[in-house]
Amino acid sequence: MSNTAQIIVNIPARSLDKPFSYNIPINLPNIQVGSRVLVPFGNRKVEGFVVGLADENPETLKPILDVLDDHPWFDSNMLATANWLSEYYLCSLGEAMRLFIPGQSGIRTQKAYQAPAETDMKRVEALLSCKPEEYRTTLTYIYERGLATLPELTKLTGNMGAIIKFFLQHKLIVHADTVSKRGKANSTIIIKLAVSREVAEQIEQTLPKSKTAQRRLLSALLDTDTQELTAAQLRSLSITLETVKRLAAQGLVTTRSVPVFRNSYAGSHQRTTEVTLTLEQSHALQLITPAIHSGIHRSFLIHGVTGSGKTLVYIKAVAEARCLDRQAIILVPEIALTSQIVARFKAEFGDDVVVMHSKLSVGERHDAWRRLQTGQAGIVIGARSALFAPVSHLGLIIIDEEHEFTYKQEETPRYHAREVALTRARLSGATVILGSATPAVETYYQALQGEHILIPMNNRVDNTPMPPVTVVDMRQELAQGRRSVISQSLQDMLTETLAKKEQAVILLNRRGYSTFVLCRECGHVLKCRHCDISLVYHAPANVLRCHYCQERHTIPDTCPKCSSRYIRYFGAGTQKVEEALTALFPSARIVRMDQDTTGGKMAHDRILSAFAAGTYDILLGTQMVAKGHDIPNVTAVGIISADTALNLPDFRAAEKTFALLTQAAGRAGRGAKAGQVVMQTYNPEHYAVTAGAAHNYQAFYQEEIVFRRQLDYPPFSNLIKITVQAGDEITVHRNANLLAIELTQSLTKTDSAIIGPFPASVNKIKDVFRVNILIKTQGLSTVTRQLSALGMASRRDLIVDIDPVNVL
Ligand SMILES: Nc1ncnc2c1ncn2[C@@H]1O[C@H](COP(=O)(O)OP(=O)(O)OP(=O)(O)O)[C@@H](O)[C@H]1O
Ligand SMILES: [Zn+2]
Repeated sequence: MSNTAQIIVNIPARSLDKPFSYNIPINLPNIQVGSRVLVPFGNRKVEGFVVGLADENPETLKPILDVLDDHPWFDSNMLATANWLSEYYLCSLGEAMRLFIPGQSGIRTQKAYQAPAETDMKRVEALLSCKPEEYRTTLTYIYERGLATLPELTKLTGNMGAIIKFFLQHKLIVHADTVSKRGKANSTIIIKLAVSREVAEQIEQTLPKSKTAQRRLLSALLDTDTQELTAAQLRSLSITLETVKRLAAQGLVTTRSVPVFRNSYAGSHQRTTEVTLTLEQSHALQLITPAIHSGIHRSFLIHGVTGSGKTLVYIKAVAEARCLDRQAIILVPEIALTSQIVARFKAEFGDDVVVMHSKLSVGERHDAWRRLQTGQAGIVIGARSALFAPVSHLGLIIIDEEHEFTYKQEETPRYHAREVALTRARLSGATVILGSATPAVETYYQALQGEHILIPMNNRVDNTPMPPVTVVDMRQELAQGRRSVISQSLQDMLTETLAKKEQAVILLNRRGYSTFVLCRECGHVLKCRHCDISLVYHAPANVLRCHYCQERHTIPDTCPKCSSRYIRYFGAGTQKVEEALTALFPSARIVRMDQDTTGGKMAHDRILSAFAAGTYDILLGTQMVAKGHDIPNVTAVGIISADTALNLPDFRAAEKTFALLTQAAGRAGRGAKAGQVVMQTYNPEHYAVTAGAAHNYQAFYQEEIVFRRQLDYPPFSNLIKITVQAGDEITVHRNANLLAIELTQSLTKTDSAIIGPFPASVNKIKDVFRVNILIKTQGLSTVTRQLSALGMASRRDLIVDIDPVNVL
C-alpha cells in the first residue's frame, strides 16, 4: 500500500502548478487517486486533490488531515479531462480541477484565533494599558473561550480589524482557522428490527407496562413489511430517538444513516403525450442511436433549421442513453433564456433531471452533483459549467445552439465547452450531439471534413413554411425623407399583426461598444485599406483606427464613396426605439428586455413567460429576444438594424450577424399561423444579410469560408490572444512591444504569424491598460508548449486566451 500522496492544492495561484507530497496516515486508509482531502499548507489548512500515490519517505512529510468524501470525487476520465484542459488552455492543473468542484472548493474556512502557547501576562497588561477598553474585552473573550471565530468577535465591536491586527502583531493571539466540509449531504436514520419477528413479538408482550414507548416502537416495526422505519415515520408516531437508543442497547434494533439530498427542482413527472416523429427526426435518430449503443465515441452535428424539432431528437437520444443506464449532460447557452427546453426535459424525465442553475446555493449544487455521482439522477441540464458534473457513466453530451459564444468562458481557465465536451466524451466513449440552425463556421467545416457526422434537418415540423423576409434598404427610406428608425414596411407589418391580435418581436442588436462610422446616403462604412475591417471611432483622440493593423485615419468631412455630408456615428438605443413604437402604437402593450430591464437573472424568464402568456403585444430588446423561444402566437419579427454586428472590427462579424438574423427570423410563424419578418439594413447586398433573409446557411457558408481561407482565419488556423496589462500606458506599450519581439524570435519555426500589438477594444479596465497581441498559427500545440516554456502562462501581467471568441 502506498504511504504518500501527490496532491494539488486548491489555491488559485498559478505559481503552485505542481503537486506536493504528503504522508498518508494509517487512520485514513481509503485515500485514492481522485480523493479530495484536507492538508496543512503553510500555516493554513486547505483542500487538496490527490493526483498520484507513491512509496516515499513519509517521515519527512506532513500528514494528510482528513478525507472530504467517502469515494474519490474525480474518476479517471474527469482527471484526464482536467489534465487535457490544463495543457490545451495553458492553465494550472489546480485551476482546471477546480472546475469540477461545485463552488470551486469543498471546504469552508472560517477565520479564528486563539491564545499563543505561552503568554506573559505582565507584557499583556503593559500593551493593553494604553489601549481603549474594547481591546481588553476582546482579548479576555478569546482567552476565556480558548478559541474565537471572526464573526463571533465582530459582534463584540465594530473596530475588530484594527484590534486583531494589533494582537497578531504583538503575538497576543495566533491564527487558528476552523475548517468544515462544505455541502455535506443531510442525512436521516433508518431503524431496523435486529431480531426475528417471533422474538420481537415475545419481547413486546413481556415488556413492563411502564415501557409504553418501547412497546409502541416494537409494534410499529412489526407492522411494517420490511421491519424498517424512517426518522420521519418515527416523528409522526411521536417516538423519540431516546427510545430507539434504549432498544438498540438491548440489541433489538439497529440504526443506519442514509444521505438525503435537497432537491430544489423536485416536481411532478408527467410524460408528454407521444408524438409521431417527423421523417427527419427519425432519420436523425437512426444515425445517433447505434452510436450511443456502441459505447464508442462519435460526434454528430444536427444542422436543423429553426423550428425543425431538434429538441425532440435530444429527448429521444437521452432516453436511449438512460435505457443503457448511461448518463447525459445537456448544455444550453444560458439557463435563464431556456426555461422551455428545461421544462420539456422535466416533463419527460421528472426527477431523473438535475438542473444546474446560478440561483442554486453551493449546498444545493453539491447535492445535485452528489445525486449524479451516486446514480440517483441521470441527466444534468445547465450552462457550460454543467460539463464538469461528476457523472461516472457518461453516455451522451448534447450542446444545443452550439454556435453561441457563451460556451466560451471569459475568465481563467478560458475553455470552450464544445472542445472540452468532445474531449470528455472521447475519454468516456460517449456520444456528442451538437445542434444548431446556424452552426459555427469551424464546426460546420469540421463536419464537412468528416470529424462530425452531419445530420441536416431542412424542414420545419408539419412542413410549416419558413417566414418570408422583407429586406428594407434604409438608404432609400432616407432618400424618401423618412428619418424614423421604424421603416414604413415595419410599421405596416406591426399594424397588421396587432389588428390580428398576434404578437411581434423587435430586435435591436445594439450590443457592442464604440460606434462605427457610416454614410447615411450610400450606406458606405469606413474600413481599413489593409484589413477589410471597419474602422473604430476613438473619441478622446477624435480619430478612426484599425484595430488590426493600427493605421490611423482622420475623419473625412464627406463620404469617400459618394461625397455626401451625411456621415454619422451609428447607434440608436432600445429606449429610443421604444419611444418611437409607443408614438406609433399608443395602445399596444410593449415590454422591453435588455440589460437595463433584466437586472435579476430570472427577470428574463419572467418577461418571456409573461410575453408567451399574451400579457404583451410587442417584445422589444437586444439579442436576448432573438433566441430559443417557441411561441406559437408570434407571427412577426422586426429587425431594426441588421448591420450593427456586421460593422464590428472582428473577423467573425459576418458570422455573428448571419446567426443573429437567422435566429431572430426563426422566431416567427412557428405554430399554425404564418409568420413574416422585416429586416432593416444599410447593407442589403451583404452576403450575411441576403443569406439571413433567405434562411440559407449554405449560401452564407460558401462565401464565408472563402474569406476565412484567403486570410488564414479559423478554421484554417488557430488564434491565440495574449493580453498585456499594466497600470500605465507607457509600460503597457513597452512590455507589449518587447513581448512581440520575443514571440517573433521564439516562434520563427512554428508556422505562425504575429499580429499587433494593438490596444484592446476596451483598452482600460479599472485603471489597468490592456494591449493585445494575436498569434495566428498552424501549429497550436507547439506554440502553446513554447509559451509555457517561456513562462507566459504564469506571468501575472498576461492573459493567454487560446481560441479566443473575442479577438478585440
Ligand atoms: N414530431 C413532432 N410532432 C409535432 N410537433 C413537434 C414534433 N417535433 C417537434 N414539435 C414541435 O415543433 C416546435 C419546434 O420544435 P423545437 O423547439 O424543438 O425546434 P428547434 O429545432 O429546437 O428550433 P430552434 O433552433 O429555433 O430552437 C415545438 O413546438 C415542438 O413541440
Ligand atoms: Zn488595418
